[in-house]
Order: sequence, then C-alpha cells, then structure tokens
Amino acid sequence: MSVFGEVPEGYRSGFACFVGRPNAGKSTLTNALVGSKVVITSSRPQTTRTVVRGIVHRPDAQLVLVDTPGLHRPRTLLGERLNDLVRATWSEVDVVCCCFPADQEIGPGDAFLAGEVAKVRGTVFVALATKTDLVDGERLARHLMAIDALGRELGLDWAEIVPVSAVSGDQVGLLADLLVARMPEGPPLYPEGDLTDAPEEVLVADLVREAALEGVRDELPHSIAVVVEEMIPREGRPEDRPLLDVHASLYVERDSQKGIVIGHRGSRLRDVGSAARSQIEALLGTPVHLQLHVKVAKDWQRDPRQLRKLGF
Ligand SMILES: Nc1nc2c(ncn2[C@@H]2O[C@H](COP(=O)(O)OP(=O)(O)OP(=O)(O)O)[C@@H](O)[C@H]2O)c(=O)[nH]1
Repeated sequence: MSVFGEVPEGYRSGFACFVGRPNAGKSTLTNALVGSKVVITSSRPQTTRTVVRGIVHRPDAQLVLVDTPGLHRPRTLLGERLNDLVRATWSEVDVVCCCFPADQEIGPGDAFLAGEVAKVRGTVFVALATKTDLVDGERLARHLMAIDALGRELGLDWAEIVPVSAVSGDQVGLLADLLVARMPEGPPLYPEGDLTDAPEEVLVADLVREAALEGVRDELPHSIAVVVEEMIPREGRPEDRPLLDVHASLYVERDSQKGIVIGHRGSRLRDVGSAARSQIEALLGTPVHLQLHVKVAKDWQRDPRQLRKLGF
C-alpha cells in the first residue's frame, strides 16, 4: 500500500522529456498526451522558459512529462542558466524524446541538439517525427530514414522512431503506450487528478505572457516577462459567486516597449487582459478579475538580480 492506495500489479511510473529545436512541437505534444492545456504553445519560438510537467494518469501507469526550453548557443546569462537546466533534466528522466518536425529537413540545429543528447548516459532515447499531418508518406519515409542515419552518425541508439501528429492525434496513443513501457515499475509519483505540478502562479503568468506576445511577435521577440504578484479570493462574495483577484506585472526591457504593450490609450493592454482572463478562468475554473501593470526592468535578461526576481 502507498499513500495513494492499492497499486495494481505491474504499475509503472516515471519521467519523460521532449527535446527539439524551437517550434518542434514539444509543448503541443505534451498537451495532446495529457489532454488538457497546461503547457503554453505559441507560434513564436522559445516561449517555454519554465520546466512544466504534464502528468498522464492511466490505470496501469503514470507518466510525468517534463517540458524543457530549447537548448541554444547562450548569449545571455538567462541563456546559460536555461542550458544548465536542460542538461540536468535530461540526465534525470527515464526517457528523452528527440523531436524532429517532419515538415523540415534535419539540419545543423537538430544535429547539435542530438549531439548534446548523445552525451547523456543511462537514459533511453526515443526519436519522434512530429507534425506528420503536414507531409505525405514519401516525405515522411525519407524523414524517418534521415533520423535513423543521424542516430547512427552520433552513436545514438534510438529505442524507437515514432511518427506522430499532436494536431490530428495520429499515433499519440501509441506513443503513450511506448513511453509507459519504458518506465520502471513503481507506485504513482503524484496524486490522481494532478495535471501539472507547476504552481498556479507560474501557469497564470505563462497565460498572461502568451496573450501579451500575441500580435507583437516581431517587435518584442523575447522581451516580456510576467510575474503574478498576488491571487486572492475577493472578500464578501456569496459562496456561489466567487471572484479571484489576480494582480500581474508585465516586465519589458525598455520604455519604448512599454508603449507597444499598452497600445493606443491602453487599448492593447485591455485586449491582452481579456484574452488572458478567459484563459485563466478556464484553467482555474473560477471567475477572475485581472489587473495588469506594465513595468520596465532594464535589460532583465542580463541582470542576475532581475532574473531571480522574475523566477529564473
Ligand atoms: N500541423 C501541426 N502543427 C503542429 C503540431 N504540433 C505543433 N504544431 C505547431 O507548431 C508550432 C510550435 O509548437 P510548440 O508545441 O509550441 O513547439 P515547441 O517545440 O514546444 O516550441 P518551443 O516552446 O518554442 O520550444 C505551433 O504553432 C503548433 O501549433 C502538429 O502535430 N501538427
């Protein structure tokens, strides 16, 4: 008996993570496996800055998915810290899944990442051909062969090579089965019902950041950070009509960026607020009053003190 009650015979539990260049489809696949929106996706690369776990609960297994930021050649302190975080994660999980989007040729970026992965010992490596809905069978076949060849070249012994589409759902179930089969036997690691162990503040901050990036991708590539200052239930509300007050700060790096985020007479910030609010309400299942403040934190990506304050 564990704290979770009787564990069925042969129950498996463990960790897997997705590795791949930005936009490879890692977050979307995590969502597809978990079946709920817990990881933030965006058509903008490198939005996943925090390690967020999605948890797949099954009668026979529990699969904890760790979604790491993309590894890249570090130019800032933030970049270096992220890379350390990524490497540490790889060595701690049971399976590392390398994602190679099927609609793109395997390039130097993929080879760099796979080369870094190949240095990790004692972990099972699975290759995924993601976004298969975007290509025909012939192109997919060539892609699978290229993945196989890359593995040979780097001495990476792929335990499986799995084509999958998070958008059409094709092979998502099979992927879950294959990953579960690679997990060690053991009791559940998290209580049932948990979809992620990221604190609610982190998820809420991610939703606000996603909304704030929408439409200003070209002007503000990676310059917005969000901190949730407080989340408190409004006092004096009837029990059947609760309201959660959420105060969040949006940090930009320069005054000029502040104007972009706020927009003409605050029109843009209002749109960001209402988009984020409905997402937060869906996530938390309660009506929300969202207050956003835009602040300037000069060069926060390069300043250790600011980075700590912003949660990095
Ligand atoms: N057609 C199609 N598009 C996909 C699929 N999976 C992801 N995408 C799209 O590809 C883009 C990137 O997906 P993400 O899941 O955010 O990619 P990621 O690898 O997590 O990206 P980073 O967080 O930047 O590292 C998004 O616009 C997704 O909608 C898929 O299976 N099929």
